[in-house]
Amino acid sequence: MRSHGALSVPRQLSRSLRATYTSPKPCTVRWASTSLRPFQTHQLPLDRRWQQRRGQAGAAAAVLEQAAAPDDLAQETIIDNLAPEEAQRLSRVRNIGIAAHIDSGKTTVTERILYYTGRIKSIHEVRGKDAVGAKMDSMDLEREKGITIQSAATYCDWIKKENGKDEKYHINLIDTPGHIDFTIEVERALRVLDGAVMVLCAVSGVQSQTITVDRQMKRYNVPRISFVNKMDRAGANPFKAVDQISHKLRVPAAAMQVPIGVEDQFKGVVDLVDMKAIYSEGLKGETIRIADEIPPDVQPLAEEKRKKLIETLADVDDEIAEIFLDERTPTVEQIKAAVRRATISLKFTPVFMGSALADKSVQPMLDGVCDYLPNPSEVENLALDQRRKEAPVKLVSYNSLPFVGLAFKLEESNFGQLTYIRVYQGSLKKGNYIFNARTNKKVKVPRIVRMHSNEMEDTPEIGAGEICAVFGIDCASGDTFTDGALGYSMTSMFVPEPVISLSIKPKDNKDLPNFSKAMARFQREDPTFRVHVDNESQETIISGMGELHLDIYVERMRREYRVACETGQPQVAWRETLTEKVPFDHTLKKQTGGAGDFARVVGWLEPTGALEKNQFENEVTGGAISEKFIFACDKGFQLSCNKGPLVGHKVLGTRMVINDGATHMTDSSEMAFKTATQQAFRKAFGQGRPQILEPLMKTTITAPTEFQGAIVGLLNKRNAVINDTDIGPEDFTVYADCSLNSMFGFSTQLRAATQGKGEFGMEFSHYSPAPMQLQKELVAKHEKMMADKNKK
Ligand SMILES: Nc1nc2c(ncn2[C@@H]2O[C@H](COP(=O)(O)OP(=O)(O)OP(=O)(O)O)[C@@H](O)[C@H]2O)c(=O)[nH]1
Repeated sequence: MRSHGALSVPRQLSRSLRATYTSPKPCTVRWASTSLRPFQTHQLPLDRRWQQRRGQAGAAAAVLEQAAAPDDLAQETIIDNLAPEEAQRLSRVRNIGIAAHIDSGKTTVTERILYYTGRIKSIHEVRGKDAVGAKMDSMDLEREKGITIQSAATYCDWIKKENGKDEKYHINLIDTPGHIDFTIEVERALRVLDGAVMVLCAVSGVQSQTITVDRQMKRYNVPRISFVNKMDRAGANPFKAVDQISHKLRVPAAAMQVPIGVEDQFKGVVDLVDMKAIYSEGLKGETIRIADEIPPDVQPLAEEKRKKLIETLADVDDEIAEIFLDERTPTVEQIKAAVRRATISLKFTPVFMGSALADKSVQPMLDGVCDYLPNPSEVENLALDQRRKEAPVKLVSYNSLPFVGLAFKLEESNFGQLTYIRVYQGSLKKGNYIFNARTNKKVKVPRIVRMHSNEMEDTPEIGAGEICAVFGIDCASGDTFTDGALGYSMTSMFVPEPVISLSIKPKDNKDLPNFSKAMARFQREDPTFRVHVDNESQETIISGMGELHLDIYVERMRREYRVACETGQPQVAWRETLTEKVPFDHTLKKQTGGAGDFARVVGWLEPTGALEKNQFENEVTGGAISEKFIFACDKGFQLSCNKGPLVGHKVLGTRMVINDGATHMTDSSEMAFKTATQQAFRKAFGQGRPQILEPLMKTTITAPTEFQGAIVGLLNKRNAVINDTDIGPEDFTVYADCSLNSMFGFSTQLRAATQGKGEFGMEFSHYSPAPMQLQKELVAKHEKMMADKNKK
């Protein structure tokens, strides 16, 4: 739950542009207002502990009280009035993520950032000849495959020249994977970061996975700057990328620079705000030379693109709009301020360009991070106050306020569980006690570290607005921690449902203990990786986001736990549901000498209306079934939903209501009610016109325009629903809903149909009824399997 303050109310010049830009949520918060009520006029009910705290830290408590006030005091005013030193500290902090399509160069860019900020002493390439690998790809598997699997956190200090002075910015940075199968890593990073650098390839521009990353950034309202990488490649065209960001992603964008030289002659850039040439020199591009003189052959392009930058800003920013209408030229300061305002309020993305591999023009992008991405106090983060009916409260990144943090990622290390925490308010100190808002448990913080990829550096304290990792805390990913006095909790991140599963077992039974240990660890670390044992086949089934996701875990099991595994064929995670309401009146009665079994359950089974969580409702009046037995009925219902009657997959969108029943004095038991409910469920479900559902995937395919016919043909064969098509001068993009089941082997066929030039990305969208014929086949196959099993 967060949004960005709009610093001014935009008056758009271009209505059409505004209409096409679909920001996920409108900005809801306005910042600094001078007409705010003075502090003392707020009188909130305070609990006793709170009053004590107020006594100890009067000013800070008043701030929090203000922050929690329903009529919301603007944060900027708090900063102005109370703690200039806190405001100063925060203004120099940036929490950013690097996210992009596969292979666009995120890790290579991050390696340069670490080198130029002095965090690492030498540069190592992804799949480089020295076989060392990039710092942020610390896992052997990542280095071998040249892909990022886990997001990695680090921090560095960037010294930026401002008005002739050196200003130090502290940057917490997370490098995320590009492959959709590891999407949870991007989700949780974006949940806790204040801004992002979206990296694009100068040749390919916006690619299928860029569209997914864009969706994720919009989901968490994360402002971004864009970096067009690989300017050294043949066919590099940064302006195509700028155009595609505006049109395909519908985020108004403009180049902040133009290149000096192209492809292998690429030397540097012209900064369109200052109108100065920036050259990267030295062995590794570590020396930045700024020249007032722009090369004459670049001058006309620079002037044209500067005009375009101002025009685009005029469309999204009031102040520039006015200057533009008056036919005046905005000053450098006015342009910079407008870019910052528009970026932070999610109306614009400034586009930088360079080549990480060729060590060119990465530092100006780092300056852009400091200039245009928000500091922690400029992002509104909300928590829900449990003591006040979950009323939203603003968190203020002050060290002096009570602590609130979010555990966003868990990782097993040699020293125990490592919990990554974003501190939103207050500070986290080694040796202090903190409370888990979900479990209400108090835990001591034994050790705090700052992460530098797989290395860690101990620190006694972490301030508000920062990211750290903590040892020895037992919690789940997404848990909120507070100092105990505040009843706050924060919303967690979006966890997509796994869509693919396969059976797995160790080749050798002696490896079972290690196998179980690995499964437990992987599940704890990754909420999109699930494990369960199928009751009938007794097989262990793992589920995840795609074949690569599961393959990587099988491989990690072999490498990290020395367990070689056998796996079954990947299976789609089908779901079952019913479509009609069915009443039931079912009695379980068994008399086999001695105590018998008796339970009668009456009620109905019905669709919930949406394909959402299953629901159990107790409408029994007059005590026909006691509470204890109702609990057993609920359990029976949940068990039935875990394994549907049609093909043994999970049930979705089904409600069971029990409104009557009967109990026997001696023969009724919890077991009898549980079994009676399961039997009633099975019978009623079969009569409620049940259906098998299949996962539909939001699929994006990009390829050169000449292959459009071939790709549409491939999609038609798969009964895909084409939702939209974007045709550019050279390539086109198709947006379609495809059933996951029909997409097995698609990458090979796409490669064959497009001479290897097409690419696609998939993201789970929703469940939808599978074609009738397929449903029949699946049911027949399941029945045969059950019959074979019974024969044995
Ligand atoms: N020509 C050229 N190649 C580059 C540049 N930056 C990165 N590469 C190459 O592109 C490939 C992918 O780079 P990575 O940094 O691993 O990309 P990534 O986006 O982190 O990859 P994933 O995390 O696996 O999605 C590597 O072979 C890099 O050497 C660049 O500026 N120019």
